[in-house]
Amino acid sequence: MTMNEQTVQIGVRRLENGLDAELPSYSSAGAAGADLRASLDGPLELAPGERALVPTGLAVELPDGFEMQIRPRSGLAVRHGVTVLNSPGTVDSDYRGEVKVLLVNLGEEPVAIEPGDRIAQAVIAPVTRAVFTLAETLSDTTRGTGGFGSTGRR
Ligand SMILES: O=c1ccn([C@H]2C[C@H](O)[C@@H](COP(=O)(O)OP(=O)(O)OP(=O)(O)O)O2)c(=O)[nH]1
Ligand SMILES: [Mg+2]
Repeated sequence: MTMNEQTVQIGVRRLENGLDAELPSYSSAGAAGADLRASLDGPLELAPGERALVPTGLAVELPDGFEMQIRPRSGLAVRHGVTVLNSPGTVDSDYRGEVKVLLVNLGEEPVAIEPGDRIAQAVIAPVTRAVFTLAETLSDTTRGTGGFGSTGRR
């Protein structure tokens, strides 16, 4: 472990539909995301354009001040056009339900998700919460109200 590496401990519960489910796991020494696996009884076929909320069989207890982001795996995306529809999915620290992955098949062929397939990756990130306060005016800037490609125009 290097000096800057931080870890947090996250309790994971196996649910009834995930009694053999593997815990999320990092596939390399420096991986940012821990792979999440499909907890399924059999293959799940995703037709082109179809989406499915795929169970992981797991529930987690995130520490206060952290979230779990559910992100796509690039391999699935480049090979099959399968991605996470609501990417990055947000798992709140007070959520105790099953972690699920909303996959969508944006490819042109049906794709079969097999039990135990690594379908997404979970990145644990610190959360900054805001105190939103009503303001009459906002400070001036060079950008001002320009956005949505404004800096690319001449
Ligand atoms: O990809 C996801 C996204 C969400 N969730 C779970 C955990 C999260 O804490 C909860 C709510 O998610 P979100 O806030 O994105 O959904 P919402 O539509 O705002 O529902 P809610 O009203 O329950 O917050 O659903 C997942 O398991 N996977
Ligand atoms: Mg919400």
